[in-house]
Amino acid sequence: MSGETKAKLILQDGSEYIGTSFGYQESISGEMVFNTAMTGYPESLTDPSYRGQILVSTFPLIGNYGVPGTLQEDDLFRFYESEKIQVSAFIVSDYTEEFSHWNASLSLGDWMKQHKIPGIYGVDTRALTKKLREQGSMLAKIVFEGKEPEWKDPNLENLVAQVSTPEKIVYGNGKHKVVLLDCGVKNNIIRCLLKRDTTVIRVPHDYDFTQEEYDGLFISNGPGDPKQNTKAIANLKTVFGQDTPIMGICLGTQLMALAAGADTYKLKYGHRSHNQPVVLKGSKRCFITSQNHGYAINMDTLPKEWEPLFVNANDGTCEGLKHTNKPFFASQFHPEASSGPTDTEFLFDDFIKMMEDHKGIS
Ligand SMILES: NC(=O)CC[C@H](N)C(=O)O
Repeated sequence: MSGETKAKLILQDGSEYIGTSFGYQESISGEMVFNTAMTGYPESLTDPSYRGQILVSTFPLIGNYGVPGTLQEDDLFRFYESEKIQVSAFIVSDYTEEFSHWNASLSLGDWMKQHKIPGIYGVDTRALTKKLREQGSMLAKIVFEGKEPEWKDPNLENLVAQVSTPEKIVYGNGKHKVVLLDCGVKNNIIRCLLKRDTTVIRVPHDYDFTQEEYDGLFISNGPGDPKQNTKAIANLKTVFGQDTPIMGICLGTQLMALAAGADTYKLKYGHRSHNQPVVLKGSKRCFITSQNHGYAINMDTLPKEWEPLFVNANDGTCEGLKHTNKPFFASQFHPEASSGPTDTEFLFDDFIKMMEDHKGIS
């Protein structure tokens, strides 16, 4: 094809690949991670937990169902997980500019150009993924002619501050008042709460919620190293002294673990897919879950009043936590899915039930 622009992908281990641009043309650096989901690129690309990361899709053909438009519902984009593309770049094996889907409004390439996000195709994504699985996550650069950026490790930055709401926003008018600590919340978490008769008060990541009155506290997902979030961890320590229900998802789970006194560590290459099996502790029930995380909780460091709630059936890592006698629990996976299987959405019902029980007894 004439008019094609090539770009170089350079990995931290010195290896180089040549791809063809289908997005915005700008040289960037970030942490390269892979996702094995077969669908859901609009949701993944707008998930704030991917902030600073160069995403590789192992599914070989991307772009064929285009990208949905900016329809709003409950003051949120109905088909996106946040208001913009959050990844630093997207790498795919084969890209198609031609698309067909009932709610598509533009091509993936045009959307990425609008949001100034580079994308390359024609790269052996299978080889890249095998390399990440063997050597672990690594930094990478996408370089367009002439301009080579510095290496950038996003995990050294406070990424949560970049994606959290700058001000308080209230959604809905339901009977359960939920304060949502926004560390980079996915829209579908808010939708899942609103569906269940809640008023959601979304507050910034460093907001002092310790003096607020609410029926339940929700700690969201978010990007980067959980240990960067010192204010949120300190505030959680304070509310652990009370017994108002708390639910966390992904980064929220890690923050609750850190506040409880446990430790987190970086996984070799993380869990990013739609088919992560998690077993409910004390049972043989296995749920298939949607995941996107690079860090994990060291279960051996949990204090005695906390226990694992789910464990990953592939690698035995911690997939959730619960307090032994207070209504505090969290999942490392995404019960709100979006994209991915919705089998664990009942965890939101459990949270509502905890709030009802708590109000009933207080
Ligand atoms: N989805 C998330 O909340 C991710 C949490 C954290 N940033 C991690 O990578 O482990």
